Amino acid sequence: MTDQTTTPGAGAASGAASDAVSITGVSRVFTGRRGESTVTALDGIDLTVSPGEFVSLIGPSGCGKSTLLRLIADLDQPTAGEIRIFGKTAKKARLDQEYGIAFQQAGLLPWRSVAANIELPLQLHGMAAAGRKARTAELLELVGLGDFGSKYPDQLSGGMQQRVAIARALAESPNLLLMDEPFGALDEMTRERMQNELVRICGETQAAVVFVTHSIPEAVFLSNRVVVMSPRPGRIQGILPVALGSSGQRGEGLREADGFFDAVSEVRELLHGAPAEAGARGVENR
Ligand SMILES: Nc1ncnc2c1ncn2[C@@H]1O[C@H](COP(=O)(O)OP(=O)(O)OP(=O)(O)O)[C@@H](O)[C@H]1O
Repeated sequence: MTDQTTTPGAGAASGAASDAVSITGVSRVFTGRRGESTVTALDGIDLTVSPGEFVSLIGPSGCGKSTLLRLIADLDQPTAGEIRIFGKTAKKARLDQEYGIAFQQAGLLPWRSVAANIELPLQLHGMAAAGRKARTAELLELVGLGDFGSKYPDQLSGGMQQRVAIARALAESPNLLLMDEPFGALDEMTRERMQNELVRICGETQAAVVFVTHSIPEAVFLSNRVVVMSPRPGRIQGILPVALGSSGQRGEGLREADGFFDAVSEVRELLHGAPAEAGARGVENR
C-alpha cells in the first residue's frame, strides 16, 4: 500500500501502462427498452488509481458507484470515454485475469468445500493439482482460515464466508481488486474486523483496490483516497487524500485518532456539498 501523504495518480487520467486503473471521460447512459427513457448514470468521469493504491468510491444511493465498478470489470461498457487497466482495455484485462472481484454476497458454491471454492479459479485456468493445493493453503493462511479448508460455506459465519470470497479473489495474485460493498451485509463488529484484515492483506499483497462503500468511516479507515460522487448524473464531486499512514499504521487505535475523525468530517462535508435536493441519502455515518 502506498503512503497516503503522497497521492499517486491524483488528477487527470494519464492512461499510462503504469496506472492500475485509468478512467478518461467515461459516461454511461442507460436507455429504456423502447429507447424513450434514458438515465445518465455516470457523466465525464476521470480517475486514475496507482499500483498498490486503495481508492474508495462513496456517494448517495444511485450515483453510479456500482456502474463504475462494473465498467472497470468489463461487465458493462461505457457510452463514452475510455477505461484502461494496467494499460490494457477492460476486455483484455478481464481475459488476462488482471483483477479479482468480491461483491456484497460472498457468492460461494455451497457444494464445494472452502478450499475447493478458493481453488476454483485456479482449476478453471488449468493449474495442476499440486500447485492448486499449495496456493490454496497459502491463501487460507492469508485470510486467517488455515483450519477451515475442509469445511463447507454453510458451516462458516458471514465474516468467514466473506474472507473465503476475498481469498478466491486473490487466488491468481491479481494486482487489482474490485470490491462492491463486500462487508455491507456484516454486523458492525465483524465489519471492523474485516476492515482490519483487508488493510493487512493489502499491505501483504500490494494489490491496488477500488472499493465501493456506503460507510464514511469504512472508506476513511481503508483508503489512500476517497472519491466522493454526486447524485445523478454521477460525477466526481471531489477526491480526498487520506493521510493516515501506511497499512502497518492502520490498526484498531486509528479509529479513535483525531486524524481519523477529521478525515471522516472532511468526507462528510464533501458529500454535503452535493446538490442538496438529493442530499446524501444512502450514506452511513457510522
Ligand atoms: N442496467 C441498468 N439499466 C437501467 N438503469 C440502470 C442500470 N444499472 C443501473 N442503472 C441506473 O443507474 C443509476 C446508478 O446505479 P448504480 O447501481 O451504479 O448506483 P449506486 O451508486 O451503486 O447505488 P447504491 O449505492 O444504491 O448501490 C441508478 O439510477 C440506476 O437505476
